[in-house]
Amino acid sequence: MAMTLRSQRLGDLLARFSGTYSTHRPLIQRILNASFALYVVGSTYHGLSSRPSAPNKDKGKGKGKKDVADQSGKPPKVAVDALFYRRLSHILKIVIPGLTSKEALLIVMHTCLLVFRTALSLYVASLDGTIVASLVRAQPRQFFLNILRWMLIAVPATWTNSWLNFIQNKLTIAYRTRLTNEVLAQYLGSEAEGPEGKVYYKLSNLDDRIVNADQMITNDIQKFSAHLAAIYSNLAKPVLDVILYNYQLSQNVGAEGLIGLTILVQSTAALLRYLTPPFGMYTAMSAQLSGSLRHTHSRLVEFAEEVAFMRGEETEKLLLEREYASVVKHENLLLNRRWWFGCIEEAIIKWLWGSFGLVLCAIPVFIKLPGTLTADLGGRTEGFITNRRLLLSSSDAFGRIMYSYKDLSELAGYTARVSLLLDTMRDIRNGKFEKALVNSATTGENAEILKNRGEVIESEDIQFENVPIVTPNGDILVKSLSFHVKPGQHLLIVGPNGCGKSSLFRILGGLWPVYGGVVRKPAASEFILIPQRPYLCLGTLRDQIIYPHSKAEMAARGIRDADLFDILSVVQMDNVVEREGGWDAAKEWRDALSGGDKQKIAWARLFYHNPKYAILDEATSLVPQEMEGMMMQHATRLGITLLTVSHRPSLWKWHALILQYNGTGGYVFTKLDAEKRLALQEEKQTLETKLLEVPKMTARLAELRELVARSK
Ligand SMILES: Nc1ncnc2c1ncn2[C@@H]1O[C@H](COP(=O)(O)OP(=O)(O)OP(=O)(O)O)[C@@H](O)[C@H]1O
Repeated sequence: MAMTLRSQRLGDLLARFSGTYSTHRPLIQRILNASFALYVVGSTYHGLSSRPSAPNKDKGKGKGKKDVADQSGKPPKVAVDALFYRRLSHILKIVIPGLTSKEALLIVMHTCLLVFRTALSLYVASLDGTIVASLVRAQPRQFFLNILRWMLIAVPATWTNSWLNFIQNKLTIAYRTRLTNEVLAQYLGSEAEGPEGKVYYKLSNLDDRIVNADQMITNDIQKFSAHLAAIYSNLAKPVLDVILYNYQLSQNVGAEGLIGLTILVQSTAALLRYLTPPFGMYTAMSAQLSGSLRHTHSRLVEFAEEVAFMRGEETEKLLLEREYASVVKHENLLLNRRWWFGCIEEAIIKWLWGSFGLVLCAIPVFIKLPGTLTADLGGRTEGFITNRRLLLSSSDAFGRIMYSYKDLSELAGYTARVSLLLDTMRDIRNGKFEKALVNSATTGENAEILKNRGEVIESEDIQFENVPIVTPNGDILVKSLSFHVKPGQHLLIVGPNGCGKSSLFRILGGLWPVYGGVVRKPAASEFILIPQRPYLCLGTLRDQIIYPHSKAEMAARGIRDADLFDILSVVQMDNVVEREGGWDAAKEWRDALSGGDKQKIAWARLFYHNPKYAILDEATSLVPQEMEGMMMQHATRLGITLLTVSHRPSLWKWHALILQYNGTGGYVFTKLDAEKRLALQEEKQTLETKLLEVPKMTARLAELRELVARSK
């Protein structure tokens, strides 16, 4: 009796609840829909928002680091974390400089088109349902009318898709151009910036963080731009789609079912996210390894002749094979991870979620939803087809949000590479270098020297006052160097190999930092360097002589081709104009000219620019002595002061001063009396030759003594 009473009361309660629920269902539906929209936006934001970085994540700047690898050789973790968002927002300011920029405009156009496409898809879903319903109801007029609508909708649909593609690619190019311009401006700097620039030199010589800047500037920036342009449509569009499709779906099947489906989908999505391999780190690693392989190949191309003469093919092949093996090993690992992840991804997204969806579509067929009318067969079919299409589109959009996590981690990989390049260049411009130092540089007096910075003052003369000469890895070649050269006083610099002769020029040219003392020198534009292997640029024969001037700059200086011809006659190279096909002949001059010819062209360049000072680093080693004399004489006549490193005694007579290193950190700076020095050198050589005879003479003397003793 009591039992029946209780079950009756329960029944009443349920009936009252269902009544209240039916009355308030429209409001409940609205609340559920709004919560759903908030949930999609919130969960996407949460998924993409920062997770704390691992403790050592930002230490991609440690000593001796190569690109993004850390000291243990392992790549640092690249994740979609706070560090990634910091880096990305910094780069975004470069690629989208303002709300009125071209890029911002493209994004607005892209957004409008994305919304338009979603609206079209919603219309197509309901049209699909109506077409099938008219088939089931056997209404031919209705059917053909709907087919006509279907064909008409194809026009804006295809137009929108092409435009979306077009604008996304335009955005890629625009981002790439902005980033490339920014990087090149910092990498090559403008001439006005003087020695603070020259980042391209310092990046490879004074810093260890980046080994292949070329790969980063060309490949990584391009990949970053493409990923950034794609991520917007891969993320914004699906989020919008999921909300709109699901709203529409909830109108048809009820928000309750949709919420149930979402709970199921989200729990499996969490599992999928948990299983996602660290694709961002793999991307950064791939870029680094392929950069390394390309670098090894380009070294072989650059030093092909040297390798050929040394018969170094086997060693080079081993090096290339080693680099290639690392690339392949990594690509295989990536392929394996992608394979099994692809299986899990498809099983969950396509099949599991697909079956959840079919169940959802069946709700209005099997369950009569409060507030809806009972439909006939055609109506049920129409509802099913429309819902199925909406659901497919919605699950496709949701899948794309899921995929976008993968895209986002790949973007994180490229962001890490691009921001490493930008950060390193910024540090270099601020005089901050990171390089593996020699042991002595980290302790005691040497460490003290490295902490200081010297003063550079512009002046007519060249004067060093207590300036230490320090290599980029902290090796101190000379503790304190002082000398003074006035215009017109040619200086000869001599000393054993590796003692720091060329390093002095690097300080003069502003390539190496001044760690102490005072350097007085004219502006860098007053110097020209002629190294032993002069640089020949891409371009015409004329460009080789006037480099780095352009033809217009040459004309502005009032110099004509005939003047260049006269300059070439000084170095006896005038025949090259006809031989190589005229001033406008363009070729790889590095291969077209011999070593001596290259040195002569560099001398012609010196005469064309006619600077105050010329730095000659073994610049006449490949030309005959009489030619060398003529070139020195002509430079002196033009008023160029020469700073010469050479082992040739024939050059002594041209110089007034000598800076002689002893190779153990000491040096002598004095006037050079070439005649006296030559006489001393001659006497020294005669004595050395005589001394070489001594052991022979001693042996012969011993022999003679024995013979004499025996004959007694
Ligand atoms: N970019 C660099 N990074 C680290 N060390 C360097 C760098 N460039 C040169 N050095 C080191 O600086 C030292 C001096 O080099 P430098 O070129 O001044 O010698 P040099 O006296 O001109 O010798 P040589 O007569 O053989 O040309 C060498 O030990 C060299 O290894």
